[in-house]
Amino acid sequence: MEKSSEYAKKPNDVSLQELRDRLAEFAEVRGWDQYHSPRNLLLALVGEVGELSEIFQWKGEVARGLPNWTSDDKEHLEEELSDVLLYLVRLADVCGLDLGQAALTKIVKNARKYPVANQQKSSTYH
Ligand SMILES: Nc1ccn([C@H]2C[C@H](O)[C@@H](COP(=O)(O)OP(=O)(O)OP(=O)(O)O)O2)c(=O)n1
Repeated sequence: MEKSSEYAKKPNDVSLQELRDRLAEFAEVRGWDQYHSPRNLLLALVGEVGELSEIFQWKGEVARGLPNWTSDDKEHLEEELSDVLLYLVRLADVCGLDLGQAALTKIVKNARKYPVANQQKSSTYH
């Protein structure tokens, strides 16, 4: 049984594994698992990235922390960011990948590709 209010109140140490399991359950109990193919999830993900982009569209540069945004605007942003995250986590899951481990590995690769010493000497920002 789903306990959305209980999950909504959990503290900020949510793991990718928990999201993965919650999404699997969400799809399973609705009979939607069959539709959660890698391609469908990728398209859904791209659609949500589009919705996320719409929030920033035509606003010009936005200050960090979103100081002038209303709470409704911020809530909308939270929702669209979450949709992107959730489809991404689900996509990785149905592909049989460990997204958290993959991301940690990628951070290590990034650090090797962009060493701190080079960053300080170089005027190029990637
Ligand atoms: N087949 C589906 C449909 C939805 N979801 C979940 C993942 C997303 O977090 C959210 C997406 O729901 P909607 O398609 O209703 O998209 P929005 O919430 O963005 O609504 P709208 O497009 O009306 O703004 O629901 C899912 O897992 N599988």
